[in-house]
Amino acid sequence: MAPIEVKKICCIGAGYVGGPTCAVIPHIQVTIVDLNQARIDAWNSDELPIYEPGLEDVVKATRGKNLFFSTDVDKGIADADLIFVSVNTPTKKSGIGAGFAADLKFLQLATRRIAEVATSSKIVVEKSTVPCRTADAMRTILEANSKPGCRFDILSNPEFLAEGTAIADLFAPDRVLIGSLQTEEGLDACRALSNVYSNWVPRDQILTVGLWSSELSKLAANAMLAQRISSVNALSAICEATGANIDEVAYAVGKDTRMGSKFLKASVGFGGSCFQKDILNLVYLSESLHLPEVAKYWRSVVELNEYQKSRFARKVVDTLFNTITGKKIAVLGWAFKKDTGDTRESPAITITNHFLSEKARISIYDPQVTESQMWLDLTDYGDIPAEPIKPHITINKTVEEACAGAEAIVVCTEWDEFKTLDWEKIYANCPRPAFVFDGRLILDRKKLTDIGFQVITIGSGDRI
Ligand SMILES: NC(=O)c1ccc[n+]([C@@H]2O[C@H](COP(=O)([O-])OP(=O)(O)OC[C@H]3O[C@@H](n4cnc5c(N)ncnc54)[C@H](O)[C@@H]3O)[C@@H](O)[C@H]2O)c1
Ligand SMILES: O=c1ccn([C@@H]2O[C@H](COP(=O)(O)OP(=O)(O)O[C@H]3O[C@H](CO)[C@@H](O)[C@H](O)[C@H]3O)[C@@H](O)[C@H]2O)c(=O)[nH]1
Repeated sequence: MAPIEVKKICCIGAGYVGGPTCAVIPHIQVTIVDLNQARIDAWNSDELPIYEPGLEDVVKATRGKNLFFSTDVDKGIADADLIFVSVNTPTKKSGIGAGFAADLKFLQLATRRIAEVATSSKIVVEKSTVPCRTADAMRTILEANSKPGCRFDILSNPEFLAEGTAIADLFAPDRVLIGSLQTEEGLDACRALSNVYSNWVPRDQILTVGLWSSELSKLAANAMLAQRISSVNALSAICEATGANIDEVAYAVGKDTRMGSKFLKASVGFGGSCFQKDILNLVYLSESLHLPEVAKYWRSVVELNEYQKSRFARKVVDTLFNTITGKKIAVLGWAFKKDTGDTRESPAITITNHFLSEKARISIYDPQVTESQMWLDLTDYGDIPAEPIKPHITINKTVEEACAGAEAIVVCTEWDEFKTLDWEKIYANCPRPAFVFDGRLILDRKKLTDIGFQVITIGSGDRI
């Protein structure tokens, strides 16, 4: 049989994954489709819907040439030989598995649409992060609805990009993972997708495995990355109680080549749309498989993360003489990490909610997050009334405004610009004692202490 050549790609879902992932594919025609008109309009404009370093240049270079954005989902599907399904798979909010299981309704709707619209054979690629064996359900939906002469081969091709470094990650990935059935047709489909990636990824970095291993590897990778952060955050609490310094401990531990130095930065806790969701997904999977001890182990990674966020918020209250009621607190950083405008599961939201429950006055600054997004987060997308919160919240355009008159400055996101602020000027405008809480270990503690600040850092005792 002649190898399948992919000439046209469709990607369903123009989000944080679909957009950047497809924008880096050279030569081959790629159409990214989405039901969200505003999102597609933004992708077709000068104001892209997401902030990601390097993304604008890549999109400008390819848009209208081999890269297209459209709301015409059916045409995108009909024209393509290969379809990436890159829709959101959030944690279920109600029903069986609520709070743990992945909500696969968007994935299933997209799959059903492919079956209904396709009049020729397609390779369907799971790009979304999904529970193990989701490809089975997709195959059942596709085969039950397909037209004569149409065959569907399903591949798993999880995405490992991290926000803030997505473009660099996509151009030079540590690995590309492709899972397929080990049948002749499955392996053919796998070769076709490998050939797409081999346009820019070295062959030996394209890993081909079985479908279920591929699906599980994505959950495993995120769980193990998050587990490192929870481990280092657990140690940070011990450091604070003993006078050890978590940066020094992490450095010493990470020097062991069996361990490696990455993902050992203590913090206010991990955020982002993936880690918590994917671990809870793994917890649910473990429970469904009657493996309660395994479920408990992974659940503890999320529980420790919750503990770290509330521990940090409590430390602010304790340090400000046990009350922050009516006091101005500056929250620096709202995004879940630097170099992104994404706020999903951002620790800054949880920490601010703690401050709100203590009736503090909170001033927020973030260089990339819009005011409207902050209000969506503060009201849990309309579930919490805004009126009672409004008198307690100010959103500022500059750090200086946010910090003026603040009794505590709380760094929640590790934006580089916070390292080089005019801290002397900020200090001059703060009441005494002036407290800085460094939740990301990015500030020069000695310099700030010399200026006069009382600096409280995650993972280190009072001594410097
Ligand atoms: N965000 C990340 O950094 C990241 C990294 C790796 C993997 N993932 C995974 O990739 C998937 C997508 O994540 P994301 O962050 O891009 O989500 P997102 O919410 O930013 O984008 C998903 C898009 O899919 C669209 N969509 C939903 N159903 C649709 C349908 N039936 N037809 C057409 N469009 C539809 C939505 O309108 C939305 O624009 C998730 O499973 C996530 O876990 C995310
Ligand atoms: O040492 C560290 C590293 C990260 N973080 C925090 O952990 C969260 C997640 O960071 P990161 O993993 O860099 O960003 P994500 O975009 O969430 O990427 C993760 O989630 C994606 C979605 O599944 C995967 O594709 C990526 O491989 C995986 O790194 C952020 O709040 C970070 O501030 C720490 O606190 N300490």
